[in-house]
Amino acid sequence: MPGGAIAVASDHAGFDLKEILKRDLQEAGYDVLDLGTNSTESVDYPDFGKAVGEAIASGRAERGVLVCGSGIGISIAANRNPRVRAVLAHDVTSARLSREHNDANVIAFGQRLIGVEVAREALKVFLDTGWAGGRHAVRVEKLSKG
Ligand SMILES: O=C(CO)[C@H](O)[C@H](O)[C@H](O)COP(=O)(O)O
Repeated sequence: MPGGAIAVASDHAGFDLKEILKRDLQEAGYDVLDLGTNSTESVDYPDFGKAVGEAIASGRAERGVLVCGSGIGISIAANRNPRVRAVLAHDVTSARLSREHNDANVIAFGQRLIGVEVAREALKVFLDTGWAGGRHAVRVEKLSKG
């Protein structure tokens, strides 16, 4: 369980799921940094992926949660920050492996593609799973080098 803040953000197409996940995080006792959006009014997903990336890179947040319609655009946006390792997860196993093997620090979901209960469980597993290190360490280091 991360001790630092969790940054959450979405575009309009991910707003409803972002709000559900945010509430789960708050109820679980996490310090949640909501970087928007704040309604279903149309906005541009790159702005929100970038905001979470900057929160991770600056240390304001230890982990990030992103939601857009498919999860694709917003995860691409976050991954443009070299300090971010964002995973687009459609299932619990991907969420777990992204932590164990990739030390992912951001998880993204597609509200239009994933069931709410799968997303809730995947987020829980993402936050509760540690990095395995070992043979994965050199690979994650290579990711950081670009
Ligand atoms: O899924 C997305 C990007 O990968 C976004 O959430 C948008 O939903 C997608 O680009 C579609 O845009 P729309 O204006 O909601 O139709």
